[in-house]
Amino acid sequence: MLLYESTRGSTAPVPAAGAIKTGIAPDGGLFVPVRDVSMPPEELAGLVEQDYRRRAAAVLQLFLTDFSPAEIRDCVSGAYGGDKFDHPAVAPAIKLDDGLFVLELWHGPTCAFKDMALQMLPRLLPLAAAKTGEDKQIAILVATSGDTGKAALEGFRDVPGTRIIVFYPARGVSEMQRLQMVTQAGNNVHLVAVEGNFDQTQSGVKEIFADPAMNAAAGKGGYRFSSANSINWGRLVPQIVYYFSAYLDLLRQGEITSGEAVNFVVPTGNFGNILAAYYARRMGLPVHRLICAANRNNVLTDFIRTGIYDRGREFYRTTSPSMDILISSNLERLLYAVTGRDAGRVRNWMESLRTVGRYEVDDDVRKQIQAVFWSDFAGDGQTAAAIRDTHKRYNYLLDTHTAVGKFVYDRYREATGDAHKTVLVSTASPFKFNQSVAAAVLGEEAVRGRDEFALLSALSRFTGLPVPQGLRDLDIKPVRHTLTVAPGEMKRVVREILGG
Ligand SMILES: N[C@@H](CCOP(=O)(O)O)C(=O)O
Repeated sequence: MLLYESTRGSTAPVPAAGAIKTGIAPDGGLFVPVRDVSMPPEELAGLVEQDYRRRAAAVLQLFLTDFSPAEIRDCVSGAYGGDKFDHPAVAPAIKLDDGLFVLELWHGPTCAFKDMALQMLPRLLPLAAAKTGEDKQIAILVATSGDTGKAALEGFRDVPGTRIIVFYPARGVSEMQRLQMVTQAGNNVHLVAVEGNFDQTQSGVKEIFADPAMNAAAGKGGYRFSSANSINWGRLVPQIVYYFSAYLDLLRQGEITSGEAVNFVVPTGNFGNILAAYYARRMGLPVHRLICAANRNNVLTDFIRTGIYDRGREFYRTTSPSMDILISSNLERLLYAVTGRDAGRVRNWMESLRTVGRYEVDDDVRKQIQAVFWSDFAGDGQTAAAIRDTHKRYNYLLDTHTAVGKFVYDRYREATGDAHKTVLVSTASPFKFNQSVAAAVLGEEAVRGRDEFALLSALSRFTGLPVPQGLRDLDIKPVRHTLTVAPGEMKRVVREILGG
Protein backbone atom coordinates (compact mmCIF):
# COMPACT_ATOMS: atom_id res chain seq x y z
CA MET A 1 0.00 0.00 0.00
CA LEU A 2 1.30 3.45 -0.90
CA LEU A 3 1.95 5.56 2.18
CA TYR A 4 2.20 9.33 2.57
CA GLU A 5 4.77 11.20 4.65
CA SER A 6 5.11 14.80 5.72
CA THR A 7 7.50 17.22 4.00
CA ARG A 8 8.64 18.25 7.50
CA GLY A 9 9.58 14.70 8.51
CA SER A 10 7.99 14.40 11.96
CA THR A 11 4.71 12.67 11.15
CA ALA A 12 4.35 8.89 10.88
CA PRO A 13 3.48 7.82 7.31
CA VAL A 14 -0.22 7.12 6.67
CA PRO A 15 -2.25 5.62 3.79
CA ALA A 16 -3.96 7.97 1.35
CA ALA A 17 -7.17 7.90 3.39
CA GLY A 18 -5.32 9.25 6.42
CA ALA A 19 -3.60 11.96 4.40
CA ILE A 20 -6.87 13.09 2.80
CA LYS A 21 -8.81 13.06 6.04
CA THR A 22 -6.15 15.06 7.89
CA GLY A 23 -5.52 17.56 5.09
CA ILE A 24 -2.33 19.04 6.54
CA ALA A 25 0.23 16.94 8.42
CA PRO A 26 0.28 17.43 12.21
CA ASP A 27 3.89 18.72 12.04
CA GLY A 28 2.73 21.54 9.73
CA GLY A 29 4.12 19.87 6.59
CA LEU A 30 2.28 18.62 3.52
CA PHE A 31 1.61 14.98 2.77
CA VAL A 32 3.42 13.45 -0.23
CA PRO A 33 3.76 9.83 -1.39
CA VAL A 34 6.79 8.09 0.19
CA ARG A 35 8.00 7.02 -3.25
CA ASP A 36 7.66 8.14 -6.84
CA VAL A 37 4.63 6.77 -8.67
CA SER A 38 4.89 5.87 -12.36
CA MET A 39 2.33 5.50 -15.09
CA PRO A 40 3.38 2.37 -17.02
CA PRO A 41 3.76 3.31 -20.75
CA GLU A 42 1.48 0.47 -21.86
CA GLU A 43 -1.21 1.69 -19.46
CA LEU A 44 -0.84 5.21 -20.85
CA ALA A 45 -1.17 3.92 -24.41
CA GLY A 46 -4.34 2.05 -23.40
CA LEU A 47 -5.92 5.32 -22.23
CA VAL A 48 -5.72 7.13 -25.56
CA GLU A 49 -9.18 6.03 -26.66
CA GLN A 50 -10.72 6.25 -23.19
CA ASP A 51 -12.87 9.06 -21.84
CA TYR A 52 -12.01 11.44 -19.00
CA ARG A 53 -13.60 9.21 -16.37
CA ARG A 54 -11.51 6.15 -17.30
CA ARG A 55 -8.36 8.25 -17.42
CA ALA A 56 -9.16 9.72 -14.01
CA ALA A 57 -9.77 6.28 -12.50
CA ALA A 58 -6.42 5.04 -13.84
CA VAL A 59 -4.43 7.93 -12.37
CA LEU A 60 -6.29 7.97 -9.07
CA GLN A 61 -5.84 4.25 -8.52
CA LEU A 62 -2.06 4.60 -8.76
CA PHE A 63 -2.04 7.01 -5.82
CA LEU A 64 -5.03 5.91 -3.74
CA THR A 65 -4.07 2.29 -3.29
CA ASP A 66 -6.20 1.90 -0.14
CA PHE A 67 -9.33 2.77 -2.16
CA SER A 68 -10.88 -0.12 -4.09
CA PRO A 69 -11.35 0.09 -7.88
CA ALA A 70 -15.13 0.10 -7.31
CA GLU A 71 -14.86 3.01 -4.86
CA ILE A 72 -12.73 4.99 -7.29
CA ARG A 73 -15.09 4.24 -10.17
CA ASP A 74 -18.05 5.48 -8.09
CA CYS A 75 -16.22 8.66 -7.11
CA VAL A 76 -15.22 9.32 -10.71
CA SER A 77 -18.71 8.82 -12.11
CA GLY A 78 -20.20 10.98 -9.36
CA ALA A 79 -17.66 13.74 -9.98
CA TYR A 80 -17.50 13.81 -13.76
CA GLY A 81 -20.65 11.99 -14.86
CA GLY A 82 -24.20 13.15 -15.57
CA ASP A 83 -24.51 16.81 -16.47
CA LYS A 84 -22.06 18.20 -13.90
CA PHE A 85 -19.75 19.42 -16.64
CA ASP A 86 -21.20 21.27 -19.61
CA HIS A 87 -18.77 19.74 -22.12
CA PRO A 88 -18.84 16.05 -23.05
CA ALA A 89 -15.04 15.85 -22.90
CA VAL A 90 -15.07 17.36 -19.35
CA ALA A 91 -11.71 19.09 -19.99
CA PRO A 92 -11.33 19.65 -23.75
CA ALA A 93 -8.03 20.66 -25.36
CA ILE A 94 -8.84 23.32 -27.98
CA LYS A 95 -6.44 24.01 -30.83
CA LEU A 96 -5.54 27.68 -31.34
CA ASP A 97 -2.79 27.04 -33.87
CA ASP A 98 -0.35 24.28 -34.80
CA GLY A 99 1.77 24.89 -31.73
CA LEU A 100 -0.71 26.05 -29.10
CA PHE A 101 -3.66 24.38 -27.42
CA VAL A 102 -5.91 25.62 -24.63
CA LEU A 103 -6.91 23.13 -21.96
CA GLU A 104 -10.33 24.33 -20.78
CA LEU A 105 -10.74 23.36 -17.15
CA TRP A 106 -13.81 25.44 -16.40
CA HIS A 107 -16.76 23.45 -17.67
CA GLY A 108 -17.79 22.44 -14.14
CA PRO A 109 -20.52 23.92 -11.95
CA THR A 110 -18.55 26.95 -10.71
CA CYS A 111 -16.73 27.83 -13.97
CA ALA A 112 -13.16 27.43 -12.66
CA PHE A 113 -10.54 24.66 -12.71
CA LYS A 114 -11.11 24.03 -9.02
CA ASP A 115 -14.20 21.98 -9.90
CA MET A 116 -11.91 19.37 -11.44
CA ALA A 117 -10.76 18.44 -7.94
CA LEU A 118 -13.57 19.79 -5.80
CA GLN A 119 -16.18 17.59 -7.41
CA MET A 120 -13.92 14.67 -6.44
CA LEU A 121 -12.68 15.54 -2.92
CA PRO A 122 -16.18 15.62 -1.37
CA ARG A 123 -16.52 12.02 -2.52
CA LEU A 124 -13.08 10.90 -1.35
CA LEU A 125 -13.21 12.57 2.05
CA PRO A 126 -16.23 10.75 3.55
CA LEU A 127 -14.76 7.46 2.27
CA ALA A 128 -11.42 8.37 3.83
CA ALA A 129 -13.16 9.14 7.13
CA ALA A 130 -14.94 5.77 7.07
CA LYS A 131 -11.76 3.87 6.16
CA THR A 132 -9.89 5.38 9.09
CA GLY A 133 -12.71 4.64 11.55
CA GLU A 134 -13.37 8.33 12.15
CA ASP A 135 -16.17 8.94 14.62
CA LYS A 136 -16.23 12.73 14.31
CA GLN A 137 -17.66 14.95 11.60
CA ILE A 138 -15.16 16.65 9.32
CA ALA A 139 -14.91 20.44 9.58
CA ILE A 140 -13.33 21.68 6.39
CA LEU A 141 -11.57 25.03 6.62
CA VAL A 142 -10.77 26.79 3.37
CA ALA A 143 -8.88 29.96 2.48
CA THR A 144 -9.73 31.32 -0.92
CA SER A 145 -8.77 34.08 -3.28
CA GLY A 146 -12.03 33.43 -5.11
CA ASP A 147 -12.20 30.18 -7.04
CA THR A 148 -11.45 27.46 -4.49
CA GLY A 149 -14.04 28.87 -2.10
CA LYS A 150 -17.01 28.63 -4.41
CA ALA A 151 -15.97 25.25 -5.79
CA ALA A 152 -15.50 23.87 -2.27
CA LEU A 153 -18.84 25.27 -1.05
CA GLU A 154 -20.61 23.76 -4.03
CA GLY A 155 -18.77 20.45 -3.79
CA PHE A 156 -19.34 19.95 -0.05
CA ARG A 157 -22.85 21.40 0.05
CA ASP A 158 -25.00 19.07 2.20
CA VAL A 159 -22.41 16.27 2.09
CA PRO A 160 -23.29 14.18 5.17
CA GLY A 161 -20.69 14.16 7.94
CA THR A 162 -19.10 17.44 6.84
CA ARG A 163 -19.30 21.14 7.65
CA ILE A 164 -17.39 23.68 5.60
CA ILE A 165 -16.16 27.15 6.56
CA VAL A 166 -14.68 29.29 3.77
CA PHE A 167 -12.68 32.47 4.47
CA TYR A 168 -12.05 34.98 1.71
CA PRO A 169 -10.34 38.39 1.57
CA ALA A 170 -13.18 40.93 1.76
CA ARG A 171 -11.83 43.07 -1.07
CA GLY A 172 -9.69 40.47 -2.83
CA VAL A 173 -12.07 38.63 -5.16
CA SER A 174 -13.95 39.56 -8.33
CA GLU A 175 -17.57 40.65 -7.99
CA MET A 176 -18.80 37.49 -9.76
CA GLN A 177 -16.70 35.33 -7.40
CA ARG A 178 -18.14 37.19 -4.40
CA LEU A 179 -21.72 36.84 -5.64
CA GLN A 180 -21.22 33.15 -6.34
CA MET A 181 -20.09 32.63 -2.74
CA VAL A 182 -22.48 34.89 -0.81
CA THR A 183 -25.50 33.26 -2.48
CA GLN A 184 -24.34 29.71 -1.69
CA ALA A 185 -27.12 27.50 -0.32
CA GLY A 186 -26.63 24.42 1.87
CA ASN A 187 -27.18 23.40 5.49
CA ASN A 188 -23.50 22.78 6.27
CA VAL A 189 -21.88 25.80 4.58
CA HIS A 190 -20.43 28.97 6.13
CA LEU A 191 -18.71 31.88 4.43
CA VAL A 192 -16.68 34.56 6.20
CA ALA A 193 -15.09 37.64 4.66
CA VAL A 194 -11.77 38.63 6.23
CA GLU A 195 -10.50 42.21 6.41
CA GLY A 196 -7.13 41.33 4.95
CA ASN A 197 -5.50 39.76 1.92
CA PHE A 198 -5.36 36.12 0.86
CA ASP A 199 -2.03 35.48 2.58
CA GLN A 200 -3.43 36.65 5.91
CA THR A 201 -6.50 34.51 5.35
CA GLN A 202 -4.49 31.40 4.46
CA SER A 203 -2.09 31.94 7.38
CA GLY A 204 -5.09 32.32 9.70
CA VAL A 205 -6.47 28.97 8.56
CA LYS A 206 -3.08 27.26 8.92
CA GLU A 207 -2.76 28.68 12.45
CA ILE A 208 -6.08 27.12 13.36
CA PHE A 209 -4.93 23.73 12.04
CA ALA A 210 -1.76 23.99 14.14
CA ASP A 211 -3.42 25.22 17.34
CA PRO A 212 -3.94 22.41 19.91
CA ALA A 213 -6.63 24.45 21.69
CA MET A 214 -8.56 24.87 18.45
CA ASN A 215 -8.27 21.17 17.68
CA ALA A 216 -9.47 20.35 21.18
CA ALA A 217 -12.40 22.76 20.82
CA ALA A 218 -13.35 21.23 17.48
CA GLY A 219 -13.13 17.76 19.06
CA LYS A 220 -15.43 18.84 21.90
CA GLY A 221 -17.95 19.98 19.33
CA GLY A 222 -17.71 16.58 17.61
CA TYR A 223 -15.47 17.68 14.72
CA ARG A 224 -11.99 17.19 13.38
CA PHE A 225 -10.41 19.59 10.93
CA SER A 226 -9.50 18.99 7.32
CA SER A 227 -8.73 21.16 4.31
CA ALA A 228 -10.13 21.57 0.81
CA ASN A 229 -7.20 23.71 -0.36
CA SER A 230 -4.44 22.21 -2.44
CA ILE A 231 -2.45 21.53 0.73
CA ASN A 232 -4.73 18.46 0.92
CA TRP A 233 -3.36 15.60 -1.18
CA GLY A 234 -6.94 14.75 -2.16
CA ARG A 235 -7.07 18.06 -4.03
CA LEU A 236 -3.86 17.45 -5.96
CA VAL A 237 -4.36 13.94 -7.34
CA PRO A 238 -7.47 14.84 -9.37
CA GLN A 239 -5.48 17.76 -10.80
CA ILE A 240 -2.75 15.41 -12.07
CA VAL A 241 -5.40 13.68 -14.17
CA TYR A 242 -6.04 16.56 -16.58
CA TYR A 243 -2.40 16.81 -17.61
CA PHE A 244 -2.54 13.18 -18.68
CA SER A 245 -5.88 13.72 -20.34
CA ALA A 246 -4.65 16.74 -22.33
CA TYR A 247 -1.64 14.77 -23.56
CA LEU A 248 -3.84 11.81 -24.50
CA ASP A 249 -6.23 14.10 -26.38
CA LEU A 250 -3.36 15.57 -28.40
CA LEU A 251 -2.20 12.05 -29.21
CA ARG A 252 -5.68 10.95 -30.18
CA GLN A 253 -6.13 14.02 -32.39
CA GLY A 254 -2.82 13.21 -34.13
CA GLU A 255 -1.29 16.52 -33.00
CA ILE A 256 1.69 14.77 -31.40
CA THR A 257 3.33 11.38 -31.73
CA SER A 258 3.72 8.93 -28.89
CA GLY A 259 6.54 10.00 -26.58
CA GLU A 260 6.72 13.53 -27.99
CA ALA A 261 7.25 16.00 -25.18
CA VAL A 262 4.95 19.01 -24.74
CA ASN A 263 5.08 22.16 -22.61
CA PHE A 264 2.40 23.25 -20.19
CA VAL A 265 1.87 26.92 -19.34
CA VAL A 266 0.16 27.21 -15.97
CA PRO A 267 -1.14 30.41 -14.39
CA THR A 268 -0.59 29.79 -10.70
CA GLY A 269 -0.63 31.45 -7.29
CA ASN A 270 -0.61 28.75 -4.64
CA PHE A 271 1.58 26.52 -6.88
CA GLY A 272 -0.89 23.62 -6.67
CA ASN A 273 -1.91 23.55 -10.31
CA ILE A 274 1.61 23.57 -11.71
CA LEU A 275 2.79 21.14 -9.06
CA ALA A 276 0.20 18.65 -10.30
CA ALA A 277 1.82 18.98 -13.74
CA TYR A 278 5.22 18.36 -12.16
CA TYR A 279 3.95 15.14 -10.57
CA ALA A 280 2.55 14.05 -13.94
CA ARG A 281 6.02 14.61 -15.41
CA ARG A 282 7.66 12.60 -12.64
CA MET A 283 5.19 9.82 -13.37
CA GLY A 284 6.53 9.62 -16.91
CA LEU A 285 4.27 11.96 -18.87
CA PRO A 286 6.44 13.43 -21.67
CA VAL A 287 6.69 17.05 -20.55
CA HIS A 288 9.48 19.34 -21.74
CA ARG A 289 9.06 22.57 -19.74
CA LEU A 290 6.57 23.77 -17.18
CA ILE A 291 6.02 27.48 -17.68
CA CYS A 292 4.91 29.18 -14.49
CA ALA A 293 2.83 32.28 -15.23
CA ALA A 294 2.50 34.87 -12.48
CA ASN A 295 0.80 38.24 -12.22
CA ARG A 296 2.33 41.35 -10.63
CA ASN A 297 2.60 39.39 -7.36
CA ASN A 298 5.60 37.75 -8.98
CA VAL A 299 7.20 36.02 -6.03
CA LEU A 300 7.27 32.69 -7.91
CA THR A 301 8.93 34.19 -10.99
CA ASP A 302 11.66 35.70 -8.83
CA PHE A 303 12.13 32.42 -7.01
CA ILE A 304 12.43 30.35 -10.17
CA ARG A 305 14.92 32.83 -11.62
CA THR A 306 17.07 33.39 -8.52
CA GLY A 307 16.42 30.65 -5.97
CA ILE A 308 15.40 33.35 -3.46
CA TYR A 309 11.87 33.26 -2.11
CA ASP A 310 11.04 36.61 -0.59
CA ARG A 311 7.51 37.49 0.44
CA GLY A 312 8.64 40.81 1.89
CA ARG A 313 7.19 42.92 -0.89
CA GLU A 314 4.09 44.90 -1.67
CA PHE A 315 0.91 42.90 -2.19
CA TYR A 316 -1.00 44.03 -5.29
CA ARG A 317 -4.66 43.61 -6.13
CA THR A 318 -4.79 42.67 -9.81
CA THR A 319 -7.33 41.76 -12.47
CA SER A 320 -6.33 38.11 -11.92
CA PRO A 321 -7.30 38.03 -8.21
CA SER A 322 -7.17 34.26 -7.76
CA MET A 323 -3.40 34.56 -8.20
CA ASP A 324 -2.93 37.46 -5.76
CA ILE A 325 -0.80 35.37 -3.44
CA LEU A 326 2.66 35.84 -1.95
CA ILE A 327 2.91 32.65 0.09
CA SER A 328 2.62 29.74 -2.32
CA SER A 329 1.92 26.73 -0.12
CA ASN A 330 2.74 23.96 -2.55
CA LEU A 331 6.28 25.05 -3.30
CA GLU A 332 7.12 23.08 -0.18
CA ARG A 333 6.24 19.84 -1.97
CA LEU A 334 8.45 20.75 -4.93
CA LEU A 335 11.37 21.51 -2.63
CA TYR A 336 10.89 18.19 -0.89
CA ALA A 337 10.99 16.37 -4.22
CA VAL A 338 14.02 18.15 -5.68
CA THR A 339 16.07 17.80 -2.48
CA GLY A 340 15.53 14.03 -2.59
CA ARG A 341 13.11 14.19 0.36
CA ASP A 342 15.28 16.25 2.65
CA ALA A 343 12.77 17.15 5.36
CA GLY A 344 15.45 18.94 7.39
CA ARG A 345 16.28 21.42 4.66
CA VAL A 346 12.60 21.96 3.82
CA ARG A 347 11.78 22.54 7.49
CA ASN A 348 14.53 25.15 7.80
CA TRP A 349 13.38 27.01 4.68
CA MET A 350 9.76 27.03 5.82
CA GLU A 351 10.80 28.20 9.29
CA SER A 352 12.83 30.97 7.72
CA LEU A 353 9.86 31.96 5.55
CA ARG A 354 7.69 32.12 8.66
CA THR A 355 10.10 34.06 10.82
CA VAL A 356 12.02 36.36 8.43
CA GLY A 357 9.83 36.16 5.33
CA ARG A 358 12.46 34.75 2.98
CA TYR A 359 14.73 31.82 2.21
CA GLU A 360 17.32 30.98 -0.40
CA VAL A 361 17.79 27.50 -1.81
CA ASP A 362 21.17 25.99 -2.67
CA ASP A 363 22.52 26.18 -6.22
CA ASP A 364 21.86 22.50 -6.93
CA VAL A 365 18.21 22.91 -5.97
CA ARG A 366 17.82 26.09 -8.05
CA LYS A 367 19.37 24.39 -11.09
CA GLN A 368 17.15 21.36 -10.77
CA ILE A 369 14.10 23.60 -10.63
CA GLN A 370 15.29 25.67 -13.60
CA ALA A 371 15.83 22.50 -15.64
CA VAL A 372 12.07 21.99 -15.61
CA PHE A 373 10.45 25.33 -14.79
CA TRP A 374 10.58 28.67 -16.57
CA SER A 375 8.70 31.71 -15.35
CA ASP A 376 7.64 35.23 -16.18
CA PHE A 377 4.80 37.52 -15.15
CA ALA A 378 2.24 39.90 -16.65
CA GLY A 379 0.96 43.23 -15.39
CA ASP A 380 -2.72 44.14 -15.76
CA GLY A 381 -2.15 46.11 -18.98
CA GLN A 382 -0.30 43.19 -20.55
CA THR A 383 -3.07 40.85 -19.39
CA ALA A 384 -5.75 43.01 -21.06
CA ALA A 385 -3.68 43.22 -24.25
CA ALA A 386 -3.31 39.42 -24.29
CA ILE A 387 -7.11 39.04 -24.04
CA ARG A 388 -7.64 41.53 -26.86
CA ASP A 389 -4.92 40.14 -29.16
CA THR A 390 -5.89 36.52 -28.64
CA HIS A 391 -9.47 37.34 -29.46
CA LYS A 392 -8.46 39.24 -32.60
CA ARG A 393 -6.11 36.53 -33.78
CA TYR A 394 -7.99 33.36 -32.87
CA ASN A 395 -11.53 34.55 -32.14
CA TYR A 396 -11.05 32.98 -28.70
CA LEU A 397 -11.83 34.71 -25.42
CA LEU A 398 -9.49 34.20 -22.45
CA ASP A 399 -10.19 35.00 -18.83
CA THR A 400 -7.67 37.23 -17.06
CA HIS A 401 -5.71 34.37 -15.43
CA THR A 402 -5.37 32.43 -18.67
CA ALA A 403 -4.40 35.68 -20.38
CA VAL A 404 -1.51 36.01 -17.91
CA GLY A 405 -0.50 32.56 -19.13
CA LYS A 406 -0.78 33.58 -22.79
CA PHE A 407 1.39 36.65 -22.26
CA VAL A 408 4.03 34.54 -20.49
CA TYR A 409 3.87 31.89 -23.22
CA ASP A 410 4.63 34.54 -25.86
CA ARG A 411 7.54 35.78 -23.75
CA TYR A 412 8.80 32.21 -23.40
CA ARG A 413 8.72 31.65 -27.15
CA GLU A 414 10.56 34.91 -27.75
CA ALA A 415 13.18 34.20 -25.09
CA THR A 416 13.90 30.56 -25.89
CA GLY A 417 12.72 29.87 -29.44
CA ASP A 418 11.44 26.57 -28.07
CA ALA A 419 8.98 25.09 -30.58
CA HIS A 420 7.58 22.19 -28.55
CA LYS A 421 3.82 22.01 -28.79
CA THR A 422 2.38 23.81 -25.82
CA VAL A 423 -0.78 23.49 -23.77
CA LEU A 424 -2.01 26.67 -22.12
CA VAL A 425 -3.93 25.69 -19.01
CA SER A 426 -7.13 27.74 -18.91
CA THR A 427 -8.22 28.11 -15.33
CA ALA A 428 -11.52 29.98 -15.51
CA SER A 429 -14.36 30.98 -17.79
CA PRO A 430 -13.95 34.52 -19.16
CA PHE A 431 -17.49 35.23 -17.93
CA LYS A 432 -16.28 34.87 -14.35
CA PHE A 433 -14.05 37.94 -14.71
CA ASN A 434 -16.49 39.79 -16.95
CA GLN A 435 -15.55 43.31 -15.86
CA SER A 436 -11.88 43.05 -16.85
CA VAL A 437 -12.54 40.83 -19.86
CA ALA A 438 -15.27 43.12 -21.24
CA ALA A 439 -13.06 46.17 -20.71
CA ALA A 440 -10.28 44.43 -22.67
CA VAL A 441 -12.40 43.50 -25.68
CA LEU A 442 -15.17 46.11 -25.68
CA GLY A 443 -13.18 49.06 -24.31
CA GLU A 444 -13.26 50.88 -20.97
CA GLU A 445 -16.02 53.20 -22.21
CA ALA A 446 -18.34 50.32 -23.02
CA VAL A 447 -18.17 48.93 -19.47
CA ARG A 448 -18.35 52.19 -17.54
CA GLY A 449 -21.46 52.35 -15.36
CA ARG A 450 -22.74 48.91 -16.41
CA ASP A 451 -23.36 46.31 -13.74
CA GLU A 452 -22.07 42.72 -13.69
CA PHE A 453 -25.20 41.34 -15.26
CA ALA A 454 -25.34 43.80 -18.11
CA LEU A 455 -21.70 42.86 -18.78
CA LEU A 456 -22.48 39.14 -18.77
CA SER A 457 -25.10 39.77 -21.45
CA ALA A 458 -22.75 42.02 -23.39
CA LEU A 459 -20.04 39.34 -23.39
CA SER A 460 -22.56 36.72 -24.36
CA ARG A 461 -23.67 38.84 -27.35
CA PHE A 462 -20.06 39.60 -28.25
CA THR A 463 -18.96 35.94 -28.25
CA GLY A 464 -22.21 34.30 -29.29
CA LEU A 465 -21.74 31.99 -26.27
CA PRO A 466 -24.37 31.47 -23.55
CA VAL A 467 -23.68 32.74 -20.03
CA PRO A 468 -22.57 29.62 -18.10
CA GLN A 469 -25.24 28.11 -15.87
CA GLY A 470 -23.17 28.67 -12.71
CA LEU A 471 -23.16 32.46 -13.25
CA ARG A 472 -26.77 32.94 -14.25
CA ASP A 473 -29.38 34.30 -11.84
CA LEU A 474 -26.85 35.51 -9.29
CA ASP A 475 -28.74 38.82 -9.26
CA ILE A 476 -31.95 37.20 -8.04
CA LYS A 477 -30.55 34.60 -5.65
CA PRO A 478 -30.83 35.61 -1.97
CA VAL A 479 -27.61 36.70 -0.22
CA ARG A 480 -27.08 34.16 2.56
CA HIS A 481 -23.68 35.10 3.97
CA THR A 482 -22.75 38.56 5.25
CA LEU A 483 -20.24 38.04 8.08
CA THR A 484 -16.99 40.04 7.91
CA VAL A 485 -14.25 39.72 10.54
CA ALA A 486 -10.68 40.86 11.21
CA PRO A 487 -7.95 38.20 10.71
CA GLY A 488 -7.58 37.98 14.50
CA GLU A 489 -11.21 36.92 14.84
CA MET A 490 -11.04 33.84 12.63
CA LYS A 491 -10.51 31.48 15.56
CA ARG A 492 -13.49 32.88 17.44
CA VAL A 493 -15.71 32.42 14.41
CA VAL A 494 -14.65 28.81 13.97
CA ARG A 495 -15.31 28.08 17.64
CA GLU A 496 -18.76 29.66 17.41
CA ILE A 497 -19.70 27.70 14.31
CA LEU A 498 -18.42 24.37 15.61
CA GLY A 499 -19.76 24.95 19.10
CA GLY A 500 -16.68 23.62 20.96
N1 LIG B 1 -6.30 30.54 -6.19
C1 LIG B 1 -6.92 29.94 -5.06
C2 LIG B 1 -6.16 30.14 -3.79
C3 LIG B 1 -6.17 28.87 -2.99
O1 LIG B 1 -5.50 27.88 -3.74
P1 LIG B 1 -5.66 26.34 -3.55
O2 LIG B 1 -5.40 25.76 -4.89
O3 LIG B 1 -4.66 25.96 -2.55
O4 LIG B 1 -7.03 26.04 -3.06
C4 LIG B 1 -8.38 30.33 -4.94
O5 LIG B 1 -8.99 30.66 -5.95
O6 LIG B 1 -8.93 30.32 -3.87
